[in-house]
Amino acid sequence: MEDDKYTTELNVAVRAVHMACLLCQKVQKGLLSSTFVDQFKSKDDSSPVTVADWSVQATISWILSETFGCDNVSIVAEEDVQTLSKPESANLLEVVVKTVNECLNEAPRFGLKCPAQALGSTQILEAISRCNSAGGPFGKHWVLDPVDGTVGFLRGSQYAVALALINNSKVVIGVLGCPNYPIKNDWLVKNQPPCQATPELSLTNPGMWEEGCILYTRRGSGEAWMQPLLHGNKKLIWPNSAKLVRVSSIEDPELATFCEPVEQANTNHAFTAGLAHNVGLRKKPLRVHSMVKYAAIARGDAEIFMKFARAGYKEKIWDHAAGVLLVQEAGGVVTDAGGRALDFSKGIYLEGLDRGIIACCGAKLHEKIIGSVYASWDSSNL
Ligand SMILES: Nc1ncnc2c1ncn2[C@@H]1O[C@H](COP(=O)(O)O)[C@@H](OP(=O)(O)O)[C@H]1O
Ligand SMILES: [Mg+2]
Repeated sequence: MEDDKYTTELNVAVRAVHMACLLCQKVQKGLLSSTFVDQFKSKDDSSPVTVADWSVQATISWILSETFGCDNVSIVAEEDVQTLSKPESANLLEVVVKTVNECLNEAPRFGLKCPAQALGSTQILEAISRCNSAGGPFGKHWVLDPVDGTVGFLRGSQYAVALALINNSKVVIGVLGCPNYPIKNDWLVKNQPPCQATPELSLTNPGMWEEGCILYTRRGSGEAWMQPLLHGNKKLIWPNSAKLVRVSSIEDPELATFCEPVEQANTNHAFTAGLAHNVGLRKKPLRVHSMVKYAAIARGDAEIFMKFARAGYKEKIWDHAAGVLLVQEAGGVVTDAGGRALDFSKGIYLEGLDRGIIACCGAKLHEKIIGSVYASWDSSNL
């Protein structure tokens, strides 16, 4: 039985993601101050990266390496140290070092070990670059997106800290920290922020910083759990008010809500609108940044998530691994647009992905959408 496996890994992963979520909340608050410019850079592909991305990667890398041993741990993660190592990034690096040390000092509160002494910049750069594993079909690989939906993070909207464990090509643990997603049912649907064209720092609802949740699951358990983020200086006492979550039981397309990325650059809104029409979905799409969309399906707040990236874009495993397992274990179905399982065995990319990704609360809605993709595809420009 896979049920009893990975207990230690899951336990450590949830605690580490919890710490990372609080780190992100703190950095997000700091972004409002005048130091903002020092905490945000553009990557070569002009996507943004912030102090939070590097700090979370360093923190989680350090915790996993300390717990399981540097030589035993393979981590596939989004960030590298190229930008951060440049002489002109000295200030940024200083902020990252401070942020990571402040976060790791709190480790005992979360039942984890903190460093014997503060980590220096070399150790922190090492921790970030240790996450350069290429993954692959054999063995265990941790998969980390330190801040998924950086654009949402910069807008004070939704973002996620995503950590998964793959063993011999299968995702076996999924942990999704959603610092701006309160536990309350329906919250996401009722609080959809207005769409903004460019990243900017305008917090949708600063009061919600104190809220947030972490979802986690283990392959084969048939269960997905949700814990609230801790407030103040409380100690994490496992299982920290965890409750089971389950996908929605809605099967009628007219009653179903579908989620998709906010950015038109990341998915084809026109194609999904056509698809939605053909399937009989009547509600407005719920546009949400990051893997919080998977969390919404796993929690039963929405029924469908669809993403159709432009031709040629290769989806990365860290953008999906944790979310896919959560939806599946909570009772849902996730495949590519051809109805095939996503393949996490080929390194950092989801190789062979057929057109797009479709996650549904149940098989009936899923079949309808897959059928409609075939019918709609020829008339689309994708
Ligand atoms: N051109 C593109 N097409 C599809 N996805 C893209 C993309 N460029 C970036 N992405 C991915 O989409 C993620 C954001 O998801 P969403 O659009 O659903 O909020 C980004 O994660 P990061 O923010 O971690 O880089 C990135 O990995
Ligand atoms: Mg991402």
